[in-house]
Amino acid sequence: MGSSSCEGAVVIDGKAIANSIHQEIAQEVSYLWNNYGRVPGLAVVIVGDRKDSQTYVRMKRKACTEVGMKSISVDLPGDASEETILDHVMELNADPEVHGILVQLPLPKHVNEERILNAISIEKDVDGFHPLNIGKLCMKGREPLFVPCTPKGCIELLLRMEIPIKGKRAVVVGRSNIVGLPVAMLLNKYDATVSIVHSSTTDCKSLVKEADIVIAAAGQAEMVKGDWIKPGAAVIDVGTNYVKDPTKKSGQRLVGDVDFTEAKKVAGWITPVPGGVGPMTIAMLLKNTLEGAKRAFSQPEDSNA
Ligand SMILES: Nc1nc2c(c(=O)[nH]1)N[C@@H](CN(C=O)c1ccc(C(=O)N[C@@H](CCC(=O)O)C(=O)O)cc1)CN2
Repeated sequence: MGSSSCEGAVVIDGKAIANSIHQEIAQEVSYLWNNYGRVPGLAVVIVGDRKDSQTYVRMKRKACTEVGMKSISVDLPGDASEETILDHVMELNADPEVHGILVQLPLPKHVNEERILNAISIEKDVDGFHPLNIGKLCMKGREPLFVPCTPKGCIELLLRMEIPIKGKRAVVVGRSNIVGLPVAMLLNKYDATVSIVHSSTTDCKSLVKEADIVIAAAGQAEMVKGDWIKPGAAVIDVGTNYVKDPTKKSGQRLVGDVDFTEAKKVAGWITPVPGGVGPMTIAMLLKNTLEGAKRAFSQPEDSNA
């Protein structure tokens, strides 16, 4: 389970791996209900009606109820003020039935994203974007309460596929706050030797070609070509780019940041898009919420304990 290979690389089935994680989580939720009479609660806040964000939020809420967690929805209009969003975050911070708070990104342009993310209680920061959680991710010997979901999903795929990380050369393509930077920090915690390449890097190709592990998170459709890949490398594709495709009913098709057809011939392992890292993002969100709830349930001062 979790992979297939006809020719070339082993294709990592992120959807199957995510499904088995959902089952593991559902069992733990049921244990919590039977022993504590409580279930983890996840609040997902969305501001505006971006189609992609609506889709991701729907998927998160559905997954949350499917594993037996409580889903709390806050849907705000696109012109909601920063103060209104902050008021909702404060209310969720104080709610003992909420163990995880996620504000879907990106937020509308008039909202100061940093101010909103900083307001989320670090104990409920299931996205792991609070500066204290990110700061600890960057420090030796410090453990954040939560690790961002997509980076955590990338590592979980490597671990479950038994792909070695320690002592390996890893190259992260892209340096976003959501994926590139935290995944680089996480790989470093797992003792890989990590480089980050970005828009100002002069020769991305030759750096990527040295990597045993490639994490492609540049946000550019099929940017990483087959001849960039070292034979046998593990290629984890985080990209979600919609490209025009007149053969599809919708007129578009989802592709990653890696040229899958080419790279599959060279790599040792590769994730597809869709069906690779995307489903793991949601599985890790559930995992973070479960961890947050377990921490809360084990605290004597927790008002519902
Ligand atoms: N607050 C956050 N906002 C955003 C995050 C995040 O981690 N926290 N990440 C991204 C988008 N994202 C989750 O929100 C996300 C992206 C993709 C998928 C996914 O399962 N994709 C499927 C394909 C779905 C489709 O057909 O469109 C796949 O790859 O198989 C899940 C979550 C931005 N915002």
